[in-house]
Amino acid sequence: MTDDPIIKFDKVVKRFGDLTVLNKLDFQVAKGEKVSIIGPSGSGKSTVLRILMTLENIDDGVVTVAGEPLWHEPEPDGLKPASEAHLRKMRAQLGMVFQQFNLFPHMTVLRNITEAPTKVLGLSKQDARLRAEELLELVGLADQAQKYPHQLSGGQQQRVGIARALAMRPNVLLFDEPTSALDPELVGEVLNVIGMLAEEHDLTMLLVTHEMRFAREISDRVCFFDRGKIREQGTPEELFTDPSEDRTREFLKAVLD
Ligand SMILES: Nc1ncnc2c1ncn2[C@@H]1O[C@H](COP(=O)(O)OP(=O)(O)OP(=O)(O)O)[C@@H](O)[C@H]1O
Repeated sequence: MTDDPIIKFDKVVKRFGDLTVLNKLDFQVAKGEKVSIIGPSGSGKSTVLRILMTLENIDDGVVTVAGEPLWHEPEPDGLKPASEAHLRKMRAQLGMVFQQFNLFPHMTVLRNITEAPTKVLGLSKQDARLRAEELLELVGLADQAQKYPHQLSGGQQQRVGIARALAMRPNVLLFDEPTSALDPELVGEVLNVIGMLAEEHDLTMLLVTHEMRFAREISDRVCFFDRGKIREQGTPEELFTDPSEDRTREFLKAVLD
């Protein structure tokens, strides 16, 4: 881990109509850091990830990824809104694992993983296949390559979702409540895979989660979001055992009891 921020939100404002979801948010993630975002429903956690995936635009402020503005392009007298080509280039640095898996239902597991590397990165079919097979091995699904998503359990589908995101070799992996759509008995297998990635790989990881115990285990830093801002942040130890803000304490009491 280095101190260079790979992700930086600088006074970012995001509104939906009259609702201000991000309120001059300042937020940074260092290269290699594993950061969890926790907080009440509607506090803007998923919006942060959706902005990074270029699924939502911003209303004010600047987001940079690896030192380059995400939603803007520099021009001599300042920044102008980014072109589609710029967004595409920037988006390639990030991978996302969605709450609802979002696999292509009509494609096999293997094809779900090889599709973007061949179409977007221009990998040969053979190289994409080798990469997919390695990743399926990594997430414990080497024997499921020829199945279709509906033939898999939710936990297996989510592990394919993780393999698919990794196949693009992103610099940053984003997880949006990756276990919240799963039956309780399937949560563990997905958390195990994410935990293994956090421990054994130099990836930068940003995780929105309701799994407090997991956030505590895998994170270098935990951020408590409240009404579109970081109310408090620190190491898991600091935040979970000795929060300094009443609001954090109330939230943790409500979710941990
Ligand atoms: N496309 C949209 N149009 C209008 N409002 C939206 C849109 N997307 C999100 N919102 C609203 O913005 C607020 C923040 O949403 P966001 O999904 O970031 O919250 P969250 O902290 O991730 O919540 P949760 O834990 O429930 O997923 C919510 O009030 C939500 O209803």
